[in-house]
Amino acid sequence: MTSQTISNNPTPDQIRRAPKVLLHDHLDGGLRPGTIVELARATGYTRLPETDPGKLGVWFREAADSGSLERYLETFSHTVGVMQTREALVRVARECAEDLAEDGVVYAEVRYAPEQHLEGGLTLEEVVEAVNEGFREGERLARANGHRIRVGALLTAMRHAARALEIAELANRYRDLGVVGFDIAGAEAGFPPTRHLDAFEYLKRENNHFTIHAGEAFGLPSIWQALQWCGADRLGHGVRIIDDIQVQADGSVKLGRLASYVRDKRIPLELCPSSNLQTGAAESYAEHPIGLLRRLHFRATVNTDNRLMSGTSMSREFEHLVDAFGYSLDDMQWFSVNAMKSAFIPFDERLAMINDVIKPGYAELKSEWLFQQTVSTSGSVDQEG
Ligand SMILES: O=c1[nH]cnc2c1ncn2[C@H]1C[C@H](O)[C@@H](CO)O1
Ligand SMILES: [Zn+2]
Repeated sequence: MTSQTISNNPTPDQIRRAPKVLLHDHLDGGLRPGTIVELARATGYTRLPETDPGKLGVWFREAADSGSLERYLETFSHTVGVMQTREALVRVARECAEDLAEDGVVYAEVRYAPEQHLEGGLTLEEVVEAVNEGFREGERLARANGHRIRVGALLTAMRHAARALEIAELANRYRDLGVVGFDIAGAEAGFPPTRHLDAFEYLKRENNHFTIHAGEAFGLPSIWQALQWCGADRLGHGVRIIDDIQVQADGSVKLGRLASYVRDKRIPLELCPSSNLQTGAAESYAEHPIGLLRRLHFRATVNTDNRLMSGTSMSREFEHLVDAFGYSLDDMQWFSVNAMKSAFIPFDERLAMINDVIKPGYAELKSEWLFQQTVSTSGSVDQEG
């Protein structure tokens, strides 16, 4: 007799092969340490804290492990520092697409702030074109290696600066040319999203899409502003929505008005578990609000935020969640479909990704057990009676 005795939890290898969708990943937070060292040498950047790639990778993880978003963000001076030339941007973007594809990501929206890459004399347009070129090269190389991936860019404006409208206009100009939307990032406390209302209103008039980092280092007021004043399509993190959800002693759950709105309107939450542990937004994977948010059927998605600073990947994020919550391939599919539904590309493309790439990918993985030869079929059956 054959039965499904195999554990319901996916193995690390299955997690890696499962089609994954990534909505929240920073280009300047995902460089390979070896690339940083080489680019520093090539561009004359002398401020790296370590020049051995292994040690540099550890340095980023430890420095980002600070418990504060502000100190976490300080580590970006070194990655941004080596991303000031066209060649560097093309390379970093190409490697980003290749690394994500290698990890089983089939669709990614990768963000960066063009205004941070002008120190070498590039224009905003040259920055965007270099990154787009890198993504296209990375997609081609990935395909040559047997991986299919599509990467769209999100242009980020820094919330402490005053260039949001200009960057929103840039995002609009490069729409359908590799840029799929807009974002604001940077320190949250003291820099509410309403500072950049003009940019959001402009994008809405243009029927364009945007997400806002909100509810990461600052709580409900930031989420409320992002949604009700700025009109964000998605929330970058949004993890602090948990502050508006009460779990009673008997296990029943009560949602406040804002949490209800977020769930009822299917507002996508770009959750980034490892990053939250480092900035102090969550205590442990097991205590991360994603467990409850998934149970309550919020539009929750799983993301990396900064692969370098967190020493992570999409697969690793899922490995942590499988360990913490016992997630199955069905849960992984649920998160992946949620993310694909929430992407900023056209509806027909999202649907085709879900029906023709994601679901068949999970179906194949889920049916593997049927073909595993765990029982010997070569012996004879005892005949009785
Ligand atoms: O998790 C984050 N919260 C707020 N800002 C962030 C986070 N991760 C990266 N950033 C900032 C630093 C980068 O230089 C910038 C653009 O990617 O976005
Ligand atoms: Zn982020």
